[in-house]
Amino acid sequence: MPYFPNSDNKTAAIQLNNISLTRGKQAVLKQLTLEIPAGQWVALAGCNGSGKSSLARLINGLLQAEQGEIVIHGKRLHSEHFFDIRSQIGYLFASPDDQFFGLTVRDDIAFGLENLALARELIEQRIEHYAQLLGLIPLLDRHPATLSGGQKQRAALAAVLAMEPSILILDEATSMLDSSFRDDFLTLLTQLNREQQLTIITISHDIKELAAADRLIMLHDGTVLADGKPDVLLKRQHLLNTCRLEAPYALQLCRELKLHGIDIGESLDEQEVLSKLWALLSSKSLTATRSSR
Ligand SMILES: Nc1ncnc2c1ncn2[C@@H]1O[C@H](COP(=O)(O)OP(=O)(O)OP(=O)(O)O)[C@@H](O)[C@H]1O
Repeated sequence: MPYFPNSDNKTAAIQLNNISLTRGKQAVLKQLTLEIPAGQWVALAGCNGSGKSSLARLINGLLQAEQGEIVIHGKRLHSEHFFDIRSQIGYLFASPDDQFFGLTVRDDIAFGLENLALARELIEQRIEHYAQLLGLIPLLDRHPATLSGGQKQRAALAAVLAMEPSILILDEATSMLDSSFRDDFLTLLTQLNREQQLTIITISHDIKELAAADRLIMLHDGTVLADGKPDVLLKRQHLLNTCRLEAPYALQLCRELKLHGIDIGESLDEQEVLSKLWALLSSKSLTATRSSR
């Protein structure tokens, strides 16, 4: 069975055509037009209230725009296909507490699969596979309420991934994970994206998470402020300022070194910065570089 039976790489996974959304009395999204190809990993950034979660909820059908059209894998979301389309979109919130239905982690992963009417044997295989992938085997028979915040988030993610969606939306979903699990989690997302062509949207204020995506869309006041490669946009200080993001550590280091007369260019990659510094030190040109200024 193909991993994502309803996706292909020729049709865009998500198209937003001229979307406007008002919440309360506020215009939250303003005539937004975007296309996300199947298999792309998009990070959404923006300061608080810029419209990121509203956009994610629109794509997942939890909200409906008053203007414009959303098309998922070539089909209009708000159509007779609504429930079929929604079943292909996995959505994980920042707070996992609202996402549990079962009395154990195992029941919880099984819940969505039973709704898909999958054979018992396949359900058991998926529980085993995704519990293994997310380090949940020892926790499978625990009540979700007894888990720590990070464990709950991993359990919620396992339940979402077990449904094998073609689009995965993570709305600040890694905020409760400790740094080691966050790194593992980014590695897992990279693997799912590269190997299974899973289309991913991650909403985050974390620079490492933003930098890991193929594409970064920065929202401001309900419009697209910037759309491009993370390693290009994350070097632009005015964009970082508008989105209230701290410059990546490697970039801060490069800029600090430049102030002290050591110009190794700009990079977001700590390893690359260290290698360049090491090369400079090894060639003994560091002293020369400094004294010549
Ligand atoms: N239920 C609601 N009723 C009225 N206004 C709302 C509602 N939910 C969100 N808003 C408003 O919509 C705007 C966009 O909110 P949204 O949650 O999409 O922003 P965000 O970029 O995800 O912010 P954050 O980084 O804080 O999560 C905000 O001004 C918010 O106050």
